[in-house]
Amino acid sequence: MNAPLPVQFRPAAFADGLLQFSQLGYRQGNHSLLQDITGHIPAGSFTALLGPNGAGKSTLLRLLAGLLPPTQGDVRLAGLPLHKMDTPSRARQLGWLGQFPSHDLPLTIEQYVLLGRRPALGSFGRPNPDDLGRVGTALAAYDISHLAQRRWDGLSGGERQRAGLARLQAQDAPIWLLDEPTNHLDLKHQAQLFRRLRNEATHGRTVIAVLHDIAQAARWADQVLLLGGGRLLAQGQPSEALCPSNLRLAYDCPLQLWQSANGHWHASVEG
Ligand SMILES: Nc1ncnc2c1ncn2[C@@H]1O[C@H](COP(=O)(O)OP(=O)(O)OP(=O)(O)O)[C@@H](O)[C@H]1O
Repeated sequence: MNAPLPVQFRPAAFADGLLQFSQLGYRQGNHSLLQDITGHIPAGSFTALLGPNGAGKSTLLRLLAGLLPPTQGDVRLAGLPLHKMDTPSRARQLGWLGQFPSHDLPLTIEQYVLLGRRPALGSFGRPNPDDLGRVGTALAAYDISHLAQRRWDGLSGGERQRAGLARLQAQDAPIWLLDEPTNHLDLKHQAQLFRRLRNEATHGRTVIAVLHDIAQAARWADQVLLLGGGRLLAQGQPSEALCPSNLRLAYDCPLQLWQSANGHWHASVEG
């Protein structure tokens, strides 16, 4: 499903940065989680946020989604400060898939995926056939149509993750922010997801995902932001930003990233 994007978010109009952030920082009490993060996310691109555990990837993603207010600098969406947008406007532009899906929702999967239509419907709107059609398409896209009437709390981890992805798809926001979206997915569904994220970006969606798999990031993403210790160590095309020296700096281990004859990327830790 690739509905036309709002005119103002078409890739050509924001190739230099649909989301722009400058001198971004976030502190929690005396603890600085992120410092001096300056960069941009082009419209219609697939961006991977990479780095070791605790580097600040989820914190940065939450700042870019407007879920956390920066304590330094700002995030601009199409030139406007994100923190000045009200929640309903933000929800129409930014689709969010967090790392920890809720465990105890008293909903069927169909009802849960229909929550994705809430930003478009408003508080009192009732779903119309188009909304229900989008839900059906999203359930089918993630192979969970057969689970539509099952309760959320009776699903496996991978089934829940696919339901979360289906909700994001049904929401159909022009920007997707996903925190470790391959969590709990088997290899087939991981491969399907990467193809889908690539395809969405190719058709104009702006996709930002926190990933741990640097080989998959190198294969599918247009650009990476490599974080370490709360700082941005590199931003750019994967083949350049993920050079051996940057990888060693970020991960503090002898990490190898290479491309085989078929063009696929591979990663391993030596020794
Ligand atoms: N509410 C908080 N209060 C204090 N420290 C926090 C808080 N939330 C996160 N942190 C710390 O901030 C740092 C960055 O956390 P964050 O979740 O952004 O890292 P991450 O790169 O996404 O890590 P992971 O790969 O392990 O998910 C970590 O050291 C974490 O312990």
